[in-house]
Amino acid sequence: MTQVNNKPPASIYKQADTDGKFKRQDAQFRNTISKDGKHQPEKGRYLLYANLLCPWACRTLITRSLKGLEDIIDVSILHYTLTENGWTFESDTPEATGDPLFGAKYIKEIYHKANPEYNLRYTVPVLFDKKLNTIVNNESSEIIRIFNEAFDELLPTDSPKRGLNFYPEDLRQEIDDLNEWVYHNFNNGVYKTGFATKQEVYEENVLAVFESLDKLEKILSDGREYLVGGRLTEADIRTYVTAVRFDTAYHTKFKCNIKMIRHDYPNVHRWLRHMYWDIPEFKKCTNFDHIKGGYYYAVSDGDKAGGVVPLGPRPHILPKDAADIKTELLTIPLPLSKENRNKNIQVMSSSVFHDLRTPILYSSAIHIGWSLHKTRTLNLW
Ligand SMILES: N[C@@H](CCC(=O)N[C@@H](CS)C(=O)NCC(=O)O)C(=O)O
Repeated sequence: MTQVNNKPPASIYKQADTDGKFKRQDAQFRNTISKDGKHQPEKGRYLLYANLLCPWACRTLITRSLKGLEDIIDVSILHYTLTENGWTFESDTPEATGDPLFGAKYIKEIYHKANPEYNLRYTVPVLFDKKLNTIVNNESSEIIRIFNEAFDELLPTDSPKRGLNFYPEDLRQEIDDLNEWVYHNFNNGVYKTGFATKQEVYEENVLAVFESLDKLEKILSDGREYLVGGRLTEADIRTYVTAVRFDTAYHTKFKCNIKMIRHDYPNVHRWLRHMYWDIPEFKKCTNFDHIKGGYYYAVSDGDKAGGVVPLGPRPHILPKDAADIKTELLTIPLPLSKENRNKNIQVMSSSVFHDLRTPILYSSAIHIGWSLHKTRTLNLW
């Protein structure tokens, strides 16, 4: 039964309490899907409401895709704009699908289908049961477990995805241990940093974010491809969604700017690119336009003037083989502003800047950058 026991903040954009701290609200719909429960595994019965900016929604999308559930669980993608009424179903980006069930304008309406009294935050992701017209679950860490387990028998017997398990019995303890600090200090840590409204709260949290990155770097420094057990697990999925947003969004928008993954964490960077480039489901569920649009528009206290989207860093993610020192001219379409959507700009991309560790190379790179700056070519390393 959904508990509705406190009022939502006066403004949807107000994230921190008066002590300057951001405290994530506990999700209120916590049911599961099982053969002997009220929500049973059935093809076409469930719809996942998600958006592409949100790391929590993204981990459910990746798991759905990795488990081969695209034909079993439907998806509705919301727009990345957060209005006073919450996430909208506006569809002026190609990926946004609108609401196929009720033609709703806001996710809020979906919450009210499940419980007209609901008055807490209207978050994504939401897993909706079309048969019972209610929300099954709105907590992503539980939705990914549901996807991992509940629908296996509905997959074709010859599907290579049948039986895949991202939370295997023998690795559970190790995965749980890692999830625990990755969640508090990294996944949610960037939010606690970005939403802090007091200096000391910011400092405490930003340091914890970088301690967690240092820890990940150390774990991955033995050259391993996956975080736990030599195979892809939930731990990789949960860590990836924050790592892939780090340089492009959290570094700047959430003031997590002590270091960048691409320049300062070679092993995290290697692992991240392995996920993105080698496992198609990760790339498929990562959309940098929505990530950047979302963090710079949605998370700007509703202040449209604060919603200017920076063009860098470029590229949003480096290629896997960006190991040799090269500086190249890339033509990069400007992705977001309507006026510029059809224009191209030429940018200088020294995509391997992070490898230029010696002072000589460093200074020549700066020199190149500076010269370009003077000749009015945009220099977007
Ligand atoms: N516990 C939830 C958290 C989800 C969450 O906070 N989602 C954010 C987007 S990243 C949201 O919808 N925020 C809207 C709001 O707080 O008003 C989960 O992991 O599923």
